[in-house]
Amino acid sequence: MSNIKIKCLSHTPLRGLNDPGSHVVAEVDSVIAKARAEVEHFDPELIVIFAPDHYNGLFYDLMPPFVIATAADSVGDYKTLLGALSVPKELALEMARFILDKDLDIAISHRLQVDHGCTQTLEEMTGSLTKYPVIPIIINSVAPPFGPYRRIRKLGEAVGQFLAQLNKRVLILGTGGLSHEPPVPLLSGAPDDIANFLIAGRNPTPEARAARQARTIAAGKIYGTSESNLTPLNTDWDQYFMDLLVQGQLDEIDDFKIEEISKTAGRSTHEIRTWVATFSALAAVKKPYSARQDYYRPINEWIAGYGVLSAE
Ligand SMILES: O=C(O)CCC(=O)/C=C/C=C(\O)C(=O)O
Ligand SMILES: [Fe+2]
Repeated sequence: MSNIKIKCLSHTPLRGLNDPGSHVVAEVDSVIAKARAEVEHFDPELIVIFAPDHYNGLFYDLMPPFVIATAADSVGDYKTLLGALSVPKELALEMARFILDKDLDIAISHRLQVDHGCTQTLEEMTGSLTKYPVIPIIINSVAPPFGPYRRIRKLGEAVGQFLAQLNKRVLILGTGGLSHEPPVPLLSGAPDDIANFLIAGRNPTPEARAARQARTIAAGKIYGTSESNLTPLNTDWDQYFMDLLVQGQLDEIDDFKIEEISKTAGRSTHEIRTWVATFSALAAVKKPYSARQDYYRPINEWIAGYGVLSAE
């Protein structure tokens, strides 16, 4: 039987680009340092990371609900490291076969580009893209339409069942959320240039990437004020959701209403799908699990309801 520990963390493109006050940065730094020390002590033999993509690796020319990578390269956006992750190819393929055998249609990529939505948390938890073998599983959380939350639970359960039989120390990471709405464009109603980008905008020029980054920084400067037309953070919703996970009430997530969450907590709140998969994987192996909330703070400068949960 494997020994499985999990951590779910928010991420933000604006770390180091539009920081809150230094006491908040120091507080988050210390939460992350503690989490990283726990990871080092656990010394995982394998990491599985459930992550979103923000139109860097996955586009509407072929947008899978879930994809497992047997090889992955970081695009190095928003101050993250550039380069290859250490993905154990055969094990990733075995996991994909196992998931397919559970009647879940997961896509496979033998060369996936991943962005800060995957690598920021990996770097924060391990200091590197390559320190431990890592299997990235990207869950579409940004490009509607989305499948129901109950499918994410099933995906997580299948991954948990696969990991249980490996007899390894496994760390599962979920990254993204909580409530937030950064300026990620929508395909519906988009002008041609934006639509073309969302459909097939891989490998943008440095100028195009810089323009995207500048737009996000500008949005962060006014987020949560009356000048911003983006859905603001919702601390009540964040706490409600984290409590469900910590208390093991995962059944309630099956009924989550996608449109309602977008309206009340922001369109990118659906990155919590990665947390749902992570906790579902653990619950498939250990019930009841033991979970705790390590941190929460709404941080407008980072466009993030910023939370950290751990469980085992
Ligand atoms: O860079 C872009 O084109 C759009 C902005 C973007 O990708 C923002 C990402 C934001 C997050 O990762 C987030 O807030 O979770
Ligand atoms: Fe994100």
